[in-house]
This record gives sequence, C-alpha cells and structure tokens, in this order.
Amino acid sequence: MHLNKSYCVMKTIWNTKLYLSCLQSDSLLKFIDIKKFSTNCDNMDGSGDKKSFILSYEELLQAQKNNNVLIIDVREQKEINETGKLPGSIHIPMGTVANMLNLMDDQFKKQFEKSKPNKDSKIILSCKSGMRSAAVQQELQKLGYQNVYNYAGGWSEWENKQKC
Ligand SMILES: O=S(=O)([O-])[S-]
Repeated sequence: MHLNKSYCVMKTIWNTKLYLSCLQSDSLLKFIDIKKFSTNCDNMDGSGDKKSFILSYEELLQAQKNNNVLIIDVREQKEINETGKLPGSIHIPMGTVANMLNLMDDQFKKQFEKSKPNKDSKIILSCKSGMRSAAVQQELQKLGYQNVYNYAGGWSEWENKQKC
C-alpha cells in the first residue's frame, strides 16, 4: 500500500473509537507499512543528509541508558496492566500525550518523575507495533517537537528480543 493511501486510513480513523480497535487488528497492521508511515525528514539535522526518525531495537537499548532521552509508552492502561510498560519509559496513553506535554514543568516532574521535554529534547515513542506511536510522532512534530522518534518495533519486538 502506498503512503498516501495509508495516511488516508489513519486520518479517517484518527481520534475515533474505531481507531484503536482497527489498529489492534492484524489485518490492518499488514495493510499499513509502518516504516512508510513513520516520519523521515530531509535536512532536519542541518547536514543535508536524510535523517531517520525511526528507532531500531539497538538504538532503543542505548536510549534506555540515557537520562536525557524521554521514552513514552503510548499504549492504553489495559495493555500496560497486562505487560508492564517498556523499561525506562513513562506511560502516557496516546490520546493524552500532547496534553501532558502542556503541563507545567513541576507538575510534569511530579507526575512522571522525569523532566518535561522541551521542543529540542529527544523523545522516543513506543506502542505495541509502531502504528499508534507513529501517529503520536506526527502529532508532536506538528506541535514543533523537532526530535521525536518512533520505536517502530514496539512492545512486540521488545518482548520477542527478550526471549532470545
Ligand atoms: O498501534 S499498534 O501498532 O500498537 S497495534
């Protein structure tokens, strides 16, 4: 499926109840190419090179050791109850990420025990399989966050890698 068509699907179902139930369906996941849907930007680092905003498992492992990086698990509470959140992450369900980033610095710190990111901070988003995190990535980029990455493998990849 081509990017434009995928994007239409996301737009159509964005912010509706159908959105989450559709995204949980394997058929839709097969239908949408997450890597195409995630954002890559030209020249975002000023070097003229294409910069990828898709994060690999290996890069995630590095980021988990870095206190300056904010990792947000955007899955729903029910999913977190079942699996626990991604290690090193804070949990903010996808529908409330933008609102939480609007909290005052001290409120954010109190609630999440992490410093609130600014527009240049490195933020990594993760969900189950990369779709919802890609949608939140686009939302935050539109709000001016310059350094937002999608861990496209999500919890599914993380869990599988832990078994190896
Ligand atoms: O949205 S999802 O990739 O977590 S199923």
